Amino acid sequence: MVNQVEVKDFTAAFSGRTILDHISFSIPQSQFTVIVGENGAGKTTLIKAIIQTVLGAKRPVGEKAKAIRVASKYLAYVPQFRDLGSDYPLTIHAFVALGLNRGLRPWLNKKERAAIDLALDQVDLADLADQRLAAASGGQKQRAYIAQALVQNPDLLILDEPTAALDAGHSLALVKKVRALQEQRQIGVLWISHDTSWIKDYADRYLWLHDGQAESGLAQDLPDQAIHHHQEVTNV
Ligand SMILES: Nc1ncnc2c1ncn2[C@@H]1O[C@H](COP(=O)(O)OP(=O)(O)OP(=O)(O)O)[C@@H](O)[C@H]1O
Repeated sequence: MVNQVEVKDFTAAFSGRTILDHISFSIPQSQFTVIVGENGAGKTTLIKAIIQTVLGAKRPVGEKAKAIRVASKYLAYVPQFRDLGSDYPLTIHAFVALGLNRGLRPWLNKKERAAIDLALDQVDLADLADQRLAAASGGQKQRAYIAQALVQNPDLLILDEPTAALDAGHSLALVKKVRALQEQRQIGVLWISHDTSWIKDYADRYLWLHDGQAESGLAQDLPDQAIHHHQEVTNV
């Protein structure tokens, strides 16, 4: 099987401080992979480097990047934070449509409508499509962000802590939702998470960043140290 992501000997350092130190790992096609590691371990730095590889963008000087290869025609990214004011005017449907690349053309064609309907359906928002996004709950907003990322049929979906603002019940519901659509669409998912409680049950693989190193493997083999660390943090 061709790997979807291959990282060989990748280093990221900022102001002389090495964050990722010659790391190597690979992720096979169509896997649900969770990236774990304590604050500052380099999770966001790594996904930024992966995104930049796909976009062909220039990297910050701190990153040495020949080392990254990504087999992806279309990558979608759901960032951790969004600043949506309570007066944000768009409906959920219109917000999801923004994910389409249709230039200045104001109308939606049949294919685009179908893509929006499928995405809304897969995140359980079909019934709320005409509601304003600003009036949606935290969990509904997250699902709208994911639907917006899905409309262009990505083969790789990257999510940066999508459950950070959700309670335990809604977090698990979102995990299950994304797991289901990942299986339906047969796409790769890279999910940054501080909560490790669900990984063995719902993910295929883990990638653990610690002390500048990367360890990866099957989700069921997630090392205890990676789990314990996060439980300590949650209990504080
Ligand atoms: N552009 C940059 N310039 C300087 N330092 C940076 C830059 N980007 C990241 N860093 C530093 O690199 C380290 C890793 O940051 P990164 O955001 O990748 O960690 P993380 O694992 O995503 O953390 P968190 O869980 O807190 O989001 C941090 O110490 C951060 O301050």
